[in-house]
Amino acid sequence: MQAKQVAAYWDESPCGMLVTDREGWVLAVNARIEDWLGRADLAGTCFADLLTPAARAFYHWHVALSVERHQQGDEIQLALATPDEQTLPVLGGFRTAEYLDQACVHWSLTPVPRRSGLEGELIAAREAAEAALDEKQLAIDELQRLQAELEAHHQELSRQNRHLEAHAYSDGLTRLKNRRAFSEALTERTRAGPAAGPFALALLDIDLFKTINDSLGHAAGDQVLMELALLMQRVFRDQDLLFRIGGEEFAIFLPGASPEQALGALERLRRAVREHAWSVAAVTVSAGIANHQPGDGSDSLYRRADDALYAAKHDGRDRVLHAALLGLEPAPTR
Ligand SMILES: Nc1nc2c(ncn2[C@@H]2O[C@H](COP(=O)(O)OP(=O)(O)OP(=O)(O)O)[C@@H](O)[C@H]2O)c(=O)[nH]1
Repeated sequence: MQAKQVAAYWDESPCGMLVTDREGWVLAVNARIEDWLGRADLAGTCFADLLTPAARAFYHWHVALSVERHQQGDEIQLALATPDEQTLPVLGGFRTAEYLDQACVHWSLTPVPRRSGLEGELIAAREAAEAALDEKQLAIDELQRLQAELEAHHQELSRQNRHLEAHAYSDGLTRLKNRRAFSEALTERTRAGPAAGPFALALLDIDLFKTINDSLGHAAGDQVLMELALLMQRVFRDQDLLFRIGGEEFAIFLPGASPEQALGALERLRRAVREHAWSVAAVTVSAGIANHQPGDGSDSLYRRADDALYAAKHDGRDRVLHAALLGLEPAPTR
């Protein structure tokens, strides 16, 4: 190989090559190292001065000793300090040799950017994965918050619906069920037919209520209505359903009640009304009762109860009459 070819090989080598004396003073470097370090005046400098501070300490404490004791060394991890204050990690190897009668050390330095690059990529990938996890967790938290909000809205809506529904079926003055609730319950109950068991319908009306209104005023009349509702709630059983179906008109469903039992219950109320210590004026009530018959629709059942009420009024008020006693339905068998 010609000297020129050797020189070309020396400069074009992908490795950084340099020659130092035994003390570490640089005798020659190839173009690769000049490129990395951005300077061409390296001959005469100390090899250790080309390294990063950490690599320099490692060189002094370990590598220089190894050079002193051994003829060769490999896989030495060093790092060159490049002019842009970056670090160029290299893997170094050395051979000691004679050069122009001088003991020299031949160094080859191979950059290991791929490794640090890979580490960087791994770190970046890990950070990206962690960020994605954080984002996912945030999205899950947000989803859970929205779900809780939706659930709260749903519950509030259900509460408002229940309230509205209760309102739609309730009489504002007495808090009894209203006429709408009565119509629906009557239709439903008569549709169920005799299979649902016996039941009685009573219609109740305050006697001469107009005179209370006229003489004591509408507020006094309202007071009577409220007191009567409370009295009804005390007298009837829990399973009996109480409705205010008009101004001073009430209806009572008595499930499971025979004509005698229904009559007995309404008589108890009539007496309670007479005996009650009314806050505004003494009051009496009249009532008509009908018991559900096979084939009864809501109209026919209502009509018989209403006829019985009319008869009770006509009979002098403050009384309870059953449709059976008027011959409007079969007399109960004992
Ligand atoms: N205070 C009050 N009065 C009402 C209400 N609704 C209806 N009324 C009154 O109830 C009275 C009903 O009178 P009438 O239908 O003549 O019946 P009555 O005076 O009870 O006579 P009889 O039923 O025949 O015993 C009227 O004066 C209505 O104005 C209400 O919500 N409050």
